[in-house]
Amino acid sequence: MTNQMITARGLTKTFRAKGHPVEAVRDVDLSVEAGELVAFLGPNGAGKSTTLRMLTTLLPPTSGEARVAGCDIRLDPAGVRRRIGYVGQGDSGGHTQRVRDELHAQGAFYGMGRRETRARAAELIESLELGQVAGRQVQSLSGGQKRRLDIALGLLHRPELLFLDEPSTGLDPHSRANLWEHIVELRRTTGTTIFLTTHYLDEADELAERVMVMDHGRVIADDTAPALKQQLGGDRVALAFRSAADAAAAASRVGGEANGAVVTVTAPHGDRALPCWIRELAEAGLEVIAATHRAPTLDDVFLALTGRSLREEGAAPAGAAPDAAGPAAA
Ligand SMILES: Nc1ncnc2c1ncn2[C@@H]1O[C@H](COP(=O)(O)OP(=O)(O)OP(=O)(O)O)[C@@H](O)[C@H]1O
Repeated sequence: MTNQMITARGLTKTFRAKGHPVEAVRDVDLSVEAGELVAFLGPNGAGKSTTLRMLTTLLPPTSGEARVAGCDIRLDPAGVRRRIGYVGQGDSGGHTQRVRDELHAQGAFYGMGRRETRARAAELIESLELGQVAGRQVQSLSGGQKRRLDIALGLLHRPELLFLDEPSTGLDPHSRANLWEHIVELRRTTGTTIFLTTHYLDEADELAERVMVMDHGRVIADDTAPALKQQLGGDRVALAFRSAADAAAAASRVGGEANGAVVTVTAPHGDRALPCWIRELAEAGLEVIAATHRAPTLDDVFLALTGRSLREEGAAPAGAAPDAAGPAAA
């Protein structure tokens, strides 16, 4: 039997804003097994934080039910809170408290003994590489150091399950990569289940074992990143021609879609198909002047599901796929 860390059925949250209902989360079912690292992905306003806030008992659902770390969120919210760690979007900046003292205060908050708290704080300071700043005021830390402190605070009472709401937002690429190294290492060494939200497709793709995509309050995809990408039917190939007329003629031959003088095609082994297409098209008098090939991304998955690009934060129409930027010179 699998050990479920989170199960939710029909989870729904409707807010009222200026007298109108806002359906932030609609009938969400989800399950996370113990030890999994799951990324919750979606554009601004998709309902990710609201879902997290319901699962962490910060917000009561309008309807639906969930069990988190073995406790019912409605019947035993205190039990849920004891067993989980939660790091929200707000940062820990502005505190004059020193890093080590902040961790000690958190231990007292959880009712941990002094000796246990000190030992645990020292352990986390070391594993999250906060040793050099442990005596500094929180307000003097860099963005990456603050996020690592937030995570240490969330882990102090050794929760079985850690929720992180956009842990890497606002960090520079180096700090993001560093933070992720710590998250992955923590998971590896402690087996803590991690459920996090992110806007970054590359993070979810590379590092999460499972990706849940949310849009307009619903979970619209839930699988491993490779499986989600495989469902798209293959690689993206773009071919550029001298004219739109050539592109239109070529599109019908290769089964692609013309957009101006560029044709985009989806094919299982696009890299192998590309030289054949170039040859065939040349024989038909259609010269390919540039070509690109790339593997599908999670953004392609989102685009296929919603007609919008997540990279553009929902702003780009379906036609403006990354391919349409035009291929590089062959
Ligand atoms: N307290 C509230 N009152 C009214 N509407 C709210 C409230 N909290 C959230 N919403 C709305 O619910 C929807 C979902 O918001 P939520 O913060 O869960 O999205 P999100 O996916 O976490 O977005 P982001 O990535 O920007 O954090 C949005 O339309 C938001 O404006």
